[in-house]
Amino acid sequence: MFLALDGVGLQYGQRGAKVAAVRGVSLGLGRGELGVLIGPSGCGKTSLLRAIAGLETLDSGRVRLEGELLADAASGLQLPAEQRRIGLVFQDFALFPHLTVDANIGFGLRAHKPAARQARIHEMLDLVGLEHAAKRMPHQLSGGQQQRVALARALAPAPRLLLLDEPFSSLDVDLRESLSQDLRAILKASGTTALFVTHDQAEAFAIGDRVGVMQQGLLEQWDEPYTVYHRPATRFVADFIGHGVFVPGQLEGQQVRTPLGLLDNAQDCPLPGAYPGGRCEVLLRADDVVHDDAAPVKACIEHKVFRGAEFLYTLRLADGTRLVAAVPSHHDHHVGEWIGIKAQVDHVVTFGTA
Ligand SMILES: Nc1ncnc2c1ncn2[C@@H]1O[C@H](COP(=O)(O)OP(=O)(O)OP(=O)(O)O)[C@@H](O)[C@H]1O
Repeated sequence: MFLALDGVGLQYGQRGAKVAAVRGVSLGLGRGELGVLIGPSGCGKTSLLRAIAGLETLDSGRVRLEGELLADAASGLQLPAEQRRIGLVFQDFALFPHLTVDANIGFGLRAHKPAARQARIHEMLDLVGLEHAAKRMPHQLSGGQQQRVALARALAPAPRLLLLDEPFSSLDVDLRESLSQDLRAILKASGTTALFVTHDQAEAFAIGDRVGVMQQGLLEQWDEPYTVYHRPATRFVADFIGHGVFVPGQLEGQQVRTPLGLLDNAQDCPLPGAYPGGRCEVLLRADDVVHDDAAPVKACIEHKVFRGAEFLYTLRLADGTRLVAAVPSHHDHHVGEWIGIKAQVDHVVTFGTA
């Protein structure tokens, strides 16, 4: 693996005690791959990036880049940050306010000869689509343009790895969405290997070749986005990603009995013997529950949220089971109404009862 973390642990000293911020994290990223870490506030995402960058010392484990050992807790090896050739883009991207865009981008290239430096600056301006803004000052740029300059500045010295910590968090939602697609295109075009931290699931799925979900310092899953969504490895990941609920289930061979009837496609679930009496909990995401007037199962709408293309309905079955359903917004039913629903689940996900 191009980037390989093996059992990385990191602790902070707090009032004499040690508090673990990262616990035994192992992950791999291939050359040119984009990894994204997501998880609730305080789960250790930033700490993990800082450990890779060399800004924190490991308490356990090893970090390797291109086979080179950057840090090893056992031997005490800690390559200084400036020798790792790792680029950083942080939330407060802080361009130098008194320097033009091209001077900002060229800042890390002072060791280059002038002609090579100019050529690289132009290459980077072209990459981020800002050739026309080379002589502008940062305050003359929009937030999104400033963030592109920050990206160009970080990429200019050709880092082996780029670490990005919530770079879009100060931008509005529409801009974030278009920038995350641009970011992926720019990083892919330049063949950059990068690890990106975000709170935003849509951003994680739009950018990542691999997505990691962290909780309380642990990496709960590290997989392709499709797998993280459809085959969550733990109950936490299932709960954290997407909108869903757990309903009681009973495994019967390759089927699971649920309050919405028998579900097929349970062949990837643990065998019924994995749960006492086959009793389990089944993840039903909002997109697994489909509105169908002809369906025999009826549910009462308790709450609804308009999301443009769809409504997110919170539903209650006659037996009290609660569900969520994403329903196309031309089906505008009112709260208190009973509607027909059925389950349409491609990948059945079950866990033991909590
Ligand atoms: N310098 C520090 N000293 C002591 N504790 C710290 C320090 N930095 C972070 N922590 C603690 O370590 C844990 C992980 O913090 P970290 O910033 O890595 O989380 P995060 O997932 O990036 O959070 P957020 O999404 O809110 O930025 C938290 O409990 C935090 O309070």
